[in-house]
Amino acid sequence: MDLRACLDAPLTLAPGQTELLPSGMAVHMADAGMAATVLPRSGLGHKHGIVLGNLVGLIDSDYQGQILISCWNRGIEPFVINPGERVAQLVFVPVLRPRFQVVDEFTPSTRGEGGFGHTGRH
Ligand SMILES: O=c1ccn([C@H]2C[C@H](O)[C@@H](COP(=O)(O)OP(=O)(O)OP(=O)(O)O)O2)c(=O)[nH]1
Repeated sequence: MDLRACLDAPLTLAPGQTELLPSGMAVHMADAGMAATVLPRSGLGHKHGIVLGNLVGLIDSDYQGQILISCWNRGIEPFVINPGERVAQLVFVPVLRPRFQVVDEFTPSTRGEGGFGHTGRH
């Protein structure tokens, strides 16, 4: 779902500037097994350097306020955001709530503790 900049007038983001933009939208999921993520738009990020100041936003299921979009101009040119412009996207995701158990050791797996390139190029 698109998130649009709910602005009265165009807003210029200088290089390096971050602004919290109103989306004009609120949702109440009322389901603890769900959340939403605010993600950047690929074109804005790749071509114009407009990404999210928090990289990814998490909208909690019990949040009832307006969804805000942290817009960061990481580029080298000023960028004008127009009222109603699509600046980010909202994606709903399931949330798993595992129950944890403290153990002395894990059941061995093939990978074990190997990570960070353990199975790839050396
Ligand atoms: O891009 C975002 C990220 C968060 N929020 C809202 C919804 C979310 O449920 C709330 C809190 O977000 P988060 O838990 O990530 O923030 P925090 O910095 O940990 O603050 P808090 O103490 O309010 O949880 O802020 C937004 O509107 N946009």
